[in-house]
Amino acid sequence: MTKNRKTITPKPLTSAAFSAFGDVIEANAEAKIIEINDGFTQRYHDLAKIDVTDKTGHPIVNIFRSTPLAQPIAIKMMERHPHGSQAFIPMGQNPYIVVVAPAGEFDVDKIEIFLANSNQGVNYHKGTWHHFCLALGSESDFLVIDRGGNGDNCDVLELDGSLVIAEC
Ligand SMILES: NC(=O)N[C@@H](O)C(=O)O
Ligand code: NI
Repeated sequence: MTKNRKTITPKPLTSAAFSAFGDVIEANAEAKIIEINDGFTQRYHDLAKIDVTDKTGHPIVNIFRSTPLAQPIAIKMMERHPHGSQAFIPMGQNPYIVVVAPAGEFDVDKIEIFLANSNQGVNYHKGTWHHFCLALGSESDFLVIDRGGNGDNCDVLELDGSLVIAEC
């Protein structure tokens, strides 16, 4: 039986639109800017809630080297980290796609899809449902800050792939 395929066009990533899911990490006017280093540096201060100490967890810093999936991308999984936040900060110049749904009971109808530019990082708040990292263009490195420690910190859901991301 053919699935009733639904295509969603990613929308631009903004702090306001993403606020239900986490933080957008970017140097913009909304951030608190502190002049430091004799005025030679602008500090965009305290941009994301790194929340990784549940169950004696600790922060870890990683690099994820992601290979783009063939487009159009069908959403076949979502995952969440019940004990910690997870931040992705692009290290290159490629855009990428962010697929999220609110924490709590998963609802496929509440999936939202964003197109992020290379100047924007995202920090998924604890429990936010998300797809794994979706690079665009070419192999892309992301600096990832998330939780190290005991306990199972990754719940994974399989989806039927009927939700498809419009090519971008
Ligand atoms: N599993 C893992 O380390 N990464 C995922 O959590 C992800 O969001 O990419
Ligand atoms: Ni994750």
